Amino acid sequence: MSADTPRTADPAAPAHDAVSCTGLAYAFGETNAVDGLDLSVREGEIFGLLGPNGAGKTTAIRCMTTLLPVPAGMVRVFGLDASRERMGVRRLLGYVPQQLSADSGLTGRENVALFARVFDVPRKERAERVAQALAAVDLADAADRLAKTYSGGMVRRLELAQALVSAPRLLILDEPTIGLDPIARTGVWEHINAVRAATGMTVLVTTHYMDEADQYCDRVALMHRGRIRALGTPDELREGLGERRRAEGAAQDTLPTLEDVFRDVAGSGLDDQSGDFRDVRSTRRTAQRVG
Ligand SMILES: Nc1ncnc2c1ncn2[C@@H]1O[C@H](COP(=O)(O)OP(=O)(O)OP(=O)(O)O)[C@@H](O)[C@H]1O
Repeated sequence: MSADTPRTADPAAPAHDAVSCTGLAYAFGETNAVDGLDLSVREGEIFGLLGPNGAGKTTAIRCMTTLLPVPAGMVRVFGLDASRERMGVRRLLGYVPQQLSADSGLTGRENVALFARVFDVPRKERAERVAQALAAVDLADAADRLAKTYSGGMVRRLELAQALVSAPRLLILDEPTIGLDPIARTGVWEHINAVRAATGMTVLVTTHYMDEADQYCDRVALMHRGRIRALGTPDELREGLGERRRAEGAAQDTLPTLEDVFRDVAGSGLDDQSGDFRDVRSTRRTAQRVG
């Protein structure tokens, strides 16, 4: 197509990306936590934002959720400007932060009901929507137990139910499986997947776990020192590195992993102040019971 050929809009294409960041920058004093981030999350996909400690993932997400201002660049959520239309953006999304957000002294049902009230779920629909959200994460049988009796995996699923009760178009999860054992991690992902399949909701998730991203995300972005260093489907990224290595004549018995891809794009910088993928210094301890 020549530069002059008029483009016809694809009627099947969504009008807006779920999230679009252009030149997003955010600094804490001298620290450029996010440093010119360009990123688009397409409607309906599970998108993984990966990176080591301190890469800037949480800061970027907090700008997208309007919890932090957007001092430089632009953030749009389904076309709404996160700086100017904060309430509109908030209504479109469910957010599960890294920090525990469930109240240990309330039952699972009461915790979800609280979110239903805060997010203005109509009073008449509330009981049913709360029950649906709990059932979607397999907590119907435990709904009337205090959250402090839940295991770490159950707490994480409860937080997922809290975020789902308002039927968000975009679900943002900040390290949803950190601190969980492998079985609980799989459980959280299976519930995310099932809800996405049932609702078509877009999911943006941050994680240190490259294996999870490889298995569950449609596309991933590798973030390092405030910027995106690589972007694509997990297969594209792994095959791209494999091809490059073959072209360079490097011997390889197996296809590179996503971790190999990240080491390749971020280089030795990964091993200094940024920490390693699994160097989880986060104070959050989901594996422990709340309370
Ligand atoms: N409230 C704050 N005050 C000062 N510096 C901060 C603050 N929050 C984050 N930073 C710094 O900003 C940079 C990016 O941090 P951020 O938490 O966004 O990274 P991250 O990729 O989410 O890391 P993690 O995986 O450990 O959660 C880091 O250098 C961090 O030390």
